[in-house]
Amino acid sequence: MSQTVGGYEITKEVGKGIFGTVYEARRGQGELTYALKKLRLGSRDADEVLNQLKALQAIQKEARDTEVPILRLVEFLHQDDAFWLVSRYCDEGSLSDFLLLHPETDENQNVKFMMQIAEAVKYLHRKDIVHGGLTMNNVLVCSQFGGFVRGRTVMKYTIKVTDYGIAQMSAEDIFLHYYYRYDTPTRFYTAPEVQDGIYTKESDIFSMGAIFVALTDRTPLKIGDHHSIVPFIVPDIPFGQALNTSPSRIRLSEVAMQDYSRKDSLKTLVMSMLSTDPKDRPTAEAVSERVQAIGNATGAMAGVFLGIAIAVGGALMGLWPLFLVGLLGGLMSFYLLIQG
Ligand SMILES: Nc1ncnc2c1ncn2[C@@H]1O[C@H](COP(=O)(O)OP(=O)(O)OP(=O)(O)O)[C@@H](O)[C@H]1O
Repeated sequence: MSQTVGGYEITKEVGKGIFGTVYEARRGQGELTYALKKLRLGSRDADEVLNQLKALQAIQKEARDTEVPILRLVEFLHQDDAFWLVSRYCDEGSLSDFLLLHPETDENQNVKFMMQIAEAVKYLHRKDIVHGGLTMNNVLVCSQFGGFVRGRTVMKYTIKVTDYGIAQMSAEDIFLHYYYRYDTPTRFYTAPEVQDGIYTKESDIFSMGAIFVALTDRTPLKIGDHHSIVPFIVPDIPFGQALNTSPSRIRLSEVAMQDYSRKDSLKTLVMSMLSTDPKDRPTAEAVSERVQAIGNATGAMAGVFLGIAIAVGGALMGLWPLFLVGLLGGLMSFYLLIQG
């Protein structure tokens, strides 16, 4: 017999995290699919959680008008002594699942994902919300129809950062064990200072840097029954833990993002996000600005190559208007590139 919670019919269990269990659900005759997360709060006081959820909802209402890529609550339900968080169902699952299924994702797409993640963290920090558990698992991917190319359907992928502020809602016994558990990839994203019980906005920046490394390096690791993409140095030693024990011996720039030159602007940014001392890390606002600039430059570079290809094609075929379009497009992209 299927279970119904507040009018939502649960269709299947999607997975379990430390803070609760996620179910897929439907409501009425509608086509929409929802995700229902039943929170595991431990000994935490229900009234306190209720207040925190209301505060989160108020902030989300504001975010609705600004297209910030965070997953919003449709509503939350308090039933049978449990809190259920209702949100949109993201059909592609977590970013880690997505990358395992779509290994062909290109550098352009990587930078787009980075821009969206940085935008979400910038928004949360501006609202004084520390995420508290940023990993590839808390970044979900939603797909939507993106048009047709050569008769084939093309999907457009967008990111939704989820589970912000949830870690702080749980009881301390759950919270303290969260960051260094061996049965989830979380510890690979945990900042070094968290080992000393400190978690701040700067710790979120470290975790975001670790996500960026995982995105570029794509190292898969089997944890329990699941494969996950992790930012990885040598087998089984997470960045944060390694930096906490022997910061001077770890040269992250030599082991992470090896395909990027030492001076590459993306690599320089990510390495600063992974600084051992939280004070040396950039703010979310600065990360967002710099990733945006890198994205613009990547786009402009692609424009230069496309312009050259069109101009050469036009010249070879004697189609001079096409040559001119390619030449002008290429020059314009080049101008944007040197300006950026
Ligand atoms: N809105 C959603 N749409 C689709 N899948 C979701 C949604 N929210 C969570 N999931 C999936 O449900 C599973 C459990 O998620 P949950 O957030 O509870 O744990 P986690 O993030 O994997 O681990 P932890 O909470 O311990 O960090 C994950 O596989 C996640 O990708």
